[in-house]
Amino acid sequence: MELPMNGVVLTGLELAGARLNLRRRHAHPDENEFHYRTLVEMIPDAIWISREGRVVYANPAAQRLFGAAAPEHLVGSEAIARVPPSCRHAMAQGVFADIAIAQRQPRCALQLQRLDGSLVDVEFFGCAVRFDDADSILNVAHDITSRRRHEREIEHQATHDLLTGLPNRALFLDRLGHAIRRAERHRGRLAVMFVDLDKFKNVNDTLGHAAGDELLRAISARLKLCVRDADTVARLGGDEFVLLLDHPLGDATPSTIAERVARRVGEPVPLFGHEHVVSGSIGISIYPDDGEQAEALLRHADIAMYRAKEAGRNGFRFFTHDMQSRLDARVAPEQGMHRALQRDEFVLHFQPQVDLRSGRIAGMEALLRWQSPELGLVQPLQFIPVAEESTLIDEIGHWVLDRACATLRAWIDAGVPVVPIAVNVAASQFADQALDLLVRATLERHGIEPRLLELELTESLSMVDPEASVALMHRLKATGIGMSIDDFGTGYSNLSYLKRFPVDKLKIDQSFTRGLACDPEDQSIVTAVIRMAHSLGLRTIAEGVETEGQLRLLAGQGCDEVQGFYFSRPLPGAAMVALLGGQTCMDLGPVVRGTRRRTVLLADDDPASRAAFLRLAGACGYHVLAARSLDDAYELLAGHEVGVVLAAQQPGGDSSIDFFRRIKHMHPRTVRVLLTGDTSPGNLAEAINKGAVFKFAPKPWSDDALLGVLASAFAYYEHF
Ligand SMILES: Nc1nc2c(ncn2[C@@H]2O[C@H](COP(=O)(O)O[C@H]3[C@@H](O)[C@H](n4cnc5c(=O)[nH]c(N)nc54)O[C@@H]3COP(=O)(O)O)[C@@H](O)[C@H]2O)c(=O)[nH]1
Repeated sequence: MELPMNGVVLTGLELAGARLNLRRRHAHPDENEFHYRTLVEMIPDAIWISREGRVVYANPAAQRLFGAAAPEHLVGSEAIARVPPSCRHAMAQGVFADIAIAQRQPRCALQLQRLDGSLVDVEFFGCAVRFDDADSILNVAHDITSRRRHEREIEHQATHDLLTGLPNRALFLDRLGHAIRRAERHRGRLAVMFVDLDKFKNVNDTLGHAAGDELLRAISARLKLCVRDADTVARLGGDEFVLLLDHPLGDATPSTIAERVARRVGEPVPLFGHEHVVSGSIGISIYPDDGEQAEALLRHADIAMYRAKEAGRNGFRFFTHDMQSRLDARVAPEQGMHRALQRDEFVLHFQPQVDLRSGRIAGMEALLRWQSPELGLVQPLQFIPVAEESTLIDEIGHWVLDRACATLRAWIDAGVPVVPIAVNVAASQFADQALDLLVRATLERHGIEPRLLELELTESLSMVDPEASVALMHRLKATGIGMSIDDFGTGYSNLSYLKRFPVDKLKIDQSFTRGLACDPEDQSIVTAVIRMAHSLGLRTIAEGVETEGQLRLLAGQGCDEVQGFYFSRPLPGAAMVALLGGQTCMDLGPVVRGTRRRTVLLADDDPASRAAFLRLAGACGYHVLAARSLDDAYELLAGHEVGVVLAAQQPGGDSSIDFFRRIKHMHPRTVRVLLTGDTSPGNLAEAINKGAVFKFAPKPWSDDALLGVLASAFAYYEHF
């Protein structure tokens, strides 16, 4: 047997790299034969020798490689049968032709066929040898199945998306490039379809990333069902998918496929026990009309997708060259805002909202500013409208909501006496039916009580789809937050819906406030809005209050709260903290001077309570009288026009009840408030029956609660 060897090294394919027809010079021929056979049979690589197309020898490794019962079972079989048809040409050309020409002993990677028909990857070497004194072919194969599997895995990872298993951007562009060349040759057409899920970020934010991943997997499976096997569905990243429709014709026009995609994407997806509905915005570009290069077609489909989003989402648009020009004009400011979000250049300012009865800061509105390194402090009217034209407003809106709650958390932790914060909600944010989940998740993330958050919704946005708005508002209300209708009076809302909106407040638009002092029509509108709100059980807040006159008129109409430069411009966080920490009430002097003075009388024999009450109510603009005894209280009532009287209930006695019974006859308009340590139903019922008490306040009291009681008692006094 003549085998290739160099006399020393005979491992694996190195055997195949040895020189041919070498013999050990000094050994006996039989001894050589024995050694060589032993070596060949021990070698882990498959070796078989063929002659005239038939196998004449196979070693045990070949038996294992081909799955034969014994090496002899391979002998006599057709050698080429072990090479699958797809590799025969390469083998014949690459291996035998080379050997015949140059004795170069090349290697090649190919697949061999096992006896059971399965394929095995090998590195193959073949060359001409003398065997049994006849010209033969030596075949050596090294099993590289596991290496190839590993290589294929690496290749797959580099070209596919890990989460969905779909081709990634690189593979998509590669396939698109090939498809373009094919289409070029055959004058064909193809379509690129960009699919972006609407509001996908909300799913991650509200239901968590595991739910987001599940949704993406479900959508990718559905997209594959929308196209033919020859087409490609890829995921570019995030919630962006792209489809390559090769030669779309007949029933499969891009429009019909886009409709199919929109329908499939919109079917409910079960996510951890709940059905979730998403929609997709789709942009389409066509080869060759919209571009002749892969990158251009993809970019144009992306632009068209943005137009679909702007047009209200959940639809599709074909690219037009006009879209490109509009985009160019808009891209600069949009890019600036993108960067602003990334670089954290947005800041919130805060404007106090003042209770008109007590002067207390009852809330604050969070107002966005852009602290641009290049442009300085940019006001929202300069960038919010641009953001509203794109999806950026949603990201910005999320940022504002998150930052408002984070700010409250920081202030609470620092011991600042916080008040509810009002956040503006843009129309497109409100179009997202999962807004309630986002709000809930944000509150929870920062550990904020829902009563400390208010959403300002504009009248027009709530009317886009009134039924859906009502449903969403109820879900928002159920979270425990407050809600107001902003810019009230500027839209054309259907008033019958207003009573179905579970809002707490109407915010009178500043255009009406501006005209209050000089325009009778504005005055009538403000009066009507305040009356209507009150009759629906809603509070009112007027924005844009700048002058004493406006303040006095609003107070006279019974407006509940005001916001405007008269009290304070929007303030940076630190200044707002100082305002909240430094004083509980704003100066309502002109209101008090211009309207009736609010006189309150406290009858309490406890000097500490009297002193605390004088401080609290005095600081809020009330004219405060304090009596040590009920006899003193009668004297004071006789000498002043007292709107509200508070009397502390004595333990075990009902002298204060008797006091109230008497003054009910002597001063019927004066509102009576009982301060009591016994708030049991029995005691309160007796006080009502005997003393005609209007309200109760617990004693000891909390400042906020007592000021609230005072405000509503005076509202009653002034109304009747
Ligand atoms: N979607 C979001 N919109 C926002 C956000 N932050 C602000 N905005 C909206 O931008 C518009 C302009 O806001 P801004 O320049 O901050 O103006 C507010 C106040 O500064 C201004 N104001 C308050 N008092 C007075 C006053 O006495 N005079 C006067 N001329 N202007 C005053 O009014 C604006 C408050 O508006 P409103 O929200 O309607 O209460 C404005 O439409 C903002 O809504 C945001 O985060 N998201």
